[in-house]
Amino acid sequence: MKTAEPLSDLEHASNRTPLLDHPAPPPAAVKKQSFVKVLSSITLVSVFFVLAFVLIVLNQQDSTNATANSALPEAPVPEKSSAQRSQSDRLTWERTAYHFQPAKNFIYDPNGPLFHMGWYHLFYQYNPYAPIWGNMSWGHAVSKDMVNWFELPVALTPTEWYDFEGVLSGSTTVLPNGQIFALYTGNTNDFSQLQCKAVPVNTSDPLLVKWVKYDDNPILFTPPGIGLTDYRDPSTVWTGPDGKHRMIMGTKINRTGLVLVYHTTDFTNYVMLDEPLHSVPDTDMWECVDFYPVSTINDSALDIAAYGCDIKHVIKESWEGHGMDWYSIGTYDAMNDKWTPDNPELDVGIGLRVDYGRFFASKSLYDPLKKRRVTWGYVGESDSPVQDLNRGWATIYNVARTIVLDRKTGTHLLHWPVEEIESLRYDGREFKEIELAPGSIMPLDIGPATQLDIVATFEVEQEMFMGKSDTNGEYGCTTSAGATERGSLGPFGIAVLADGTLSELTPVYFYISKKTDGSVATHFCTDKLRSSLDYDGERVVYGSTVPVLDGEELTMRLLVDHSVVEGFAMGGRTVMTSRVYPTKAIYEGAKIFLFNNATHTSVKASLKIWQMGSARIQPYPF
Ligand SMILES: OC[C@H]1O[C@@](CO)(OC[C@@]2(O[C@H]3O[C@H](CO)[C@@H](O)[C@H](O)[C@H]3O)O[C@H](CO)[C@@H](O)[C@@H]2O)[C@@H](O)[C@@H]1O
Repeated sequence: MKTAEPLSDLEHASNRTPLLDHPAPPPAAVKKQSFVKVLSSITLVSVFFVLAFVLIVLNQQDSTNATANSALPEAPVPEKSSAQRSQSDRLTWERTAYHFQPAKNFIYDPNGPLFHMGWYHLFYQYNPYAPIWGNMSWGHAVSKDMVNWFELPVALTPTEWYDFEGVLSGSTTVLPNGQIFALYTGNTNDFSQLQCKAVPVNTSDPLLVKWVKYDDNPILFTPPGIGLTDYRDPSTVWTGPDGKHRMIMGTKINRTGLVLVYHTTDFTNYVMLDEPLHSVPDTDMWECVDFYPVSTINDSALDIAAYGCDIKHVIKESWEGHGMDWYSIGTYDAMNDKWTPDNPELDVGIGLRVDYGRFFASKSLYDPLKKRRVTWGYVGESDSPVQDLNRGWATIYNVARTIVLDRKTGTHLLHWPVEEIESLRYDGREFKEIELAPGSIMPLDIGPATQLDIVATFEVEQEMFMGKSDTNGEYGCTTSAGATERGSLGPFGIAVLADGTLSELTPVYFYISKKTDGSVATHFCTDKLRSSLDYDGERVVYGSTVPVLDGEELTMRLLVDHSVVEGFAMGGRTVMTSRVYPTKAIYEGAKIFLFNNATHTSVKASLKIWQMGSARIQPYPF
């Protein structure tokens, strides 16, 4: 067992970081344990055990205190320092290495992913001319593995009166006979939203390079009672058990968000049903609605048309202007085209979010090759828009995530990075059963720390917990003061993209709160309050609760890739994506730390950490 160094000598509650003011000898870093290597030096082992013994004693002394000192400096407003890198270095570093982003300019909603002749196709809202929203077109990229991508020529651009102000979001459909078509929203020359159709010129081209718009566009005009700018993002078309083909679209009436249902017999003419599939008051405009079945009996994903017993249906909507994707699990009655949530308290837009950080406009694909459902959303920038211009690019996509029903809770979906991303892992290191006393922090000696895949398990002293009387049932990540707000049972977790002095850090952590009735809630949070010494428009704490069932250990996975950190708790029950813009914790200045800032509870952490290689994203070599 290894023991973290208690930082009882750390000062806090000062605007300057204690570590900067009082440069203490560097804490003993945990030595790396290669999976294949063993320690060869007996001397090293002896020194280690002596040190470990001293640290255990220190920790024990420390945890007998009523409240150990904070592991993390509390200063919320950092100062500039000479260790900060130049702006140009920083902007270069911010470009991600294994998240999808084109070479330059601006991407937005994922559109119409499809699988065709061995290739995954991703279309996306794209401004080919500038790193800001505008000239919305359908960019196009293909991949064999959802990790490495070839960029193709832009598939659809604004050329006609009905899409002059943008070829907006939509979907593609692959019919059983091999026919393929796209439905998209045209933003007209007077900014009304109409629905349009396009088809690939040659479906025997595996790359589907050329697309052509339908001669009789637009195929749908705004129905009466719907605002001209509240009518967009048509879905994939699917066939119900009655043989009728359906398409859905999101809209709003007053502040009620809803899903319109259309029937079609020829995939070009669509007739709207009188009743919506579902609506929820006060949830405003539903953008980019997604609708798909999930199995209640296994993790095999289902094609959009699947229907019957052992199947639930999910509605996902993107709340206009809020930047949040919401989902709800329920039952679809195809005969009446009605959907009902399993739990009205977890209805669309008021219950569960796909991701509690920066993530929006997601769109899923049923992958017939691997029989899984995969989703992408866009992860926008959160620093100054001026930096978008300076970087020459803006917005990235999350690593593709599989979606399955969490059959243990029955209430949540599990969103998890596709297995292919693991092909980029190398130099794996393992840290076993690291004891973290209350108020302790420990650097992990892993070498470079800007492209990582981290899998961690935390064991909490339960007896300690049950004995404590403090209750903080009102706790919430987003209303808390972040990782410096301390309770008996949290926060504890991993600080990524931290510099050696902790003047910049992004802690991702669990916090367990106890309610007055004795029940317990586990929170999964990301503290962005001190991620950057520079401006961040989102100097906030993200997060939400995550269900932890009896007997389950607390687990998290983090994907760190330069300016993005994706966090997955409990196998993907709660997920959070953050953009971060450190000024010092970059290049070789980036480190990671394990910490336990709880006041009374010790935590044991075990981790596997891999370096991550870079994905290949390049123009297709025609
Ligand atoms: O790219 C259009 C698609 O994006 C979606 C969801 O992300 O709608 C976003 C929306 O707003 C954008 O355009 C605004 C300018 O009109 C701009 O101010 C805003 O920052 C952008 O997000 O795009 C449409 C059309 O402009 C507007 O109604 C939306 O609020 C998706 O619904 C669109 O298909």
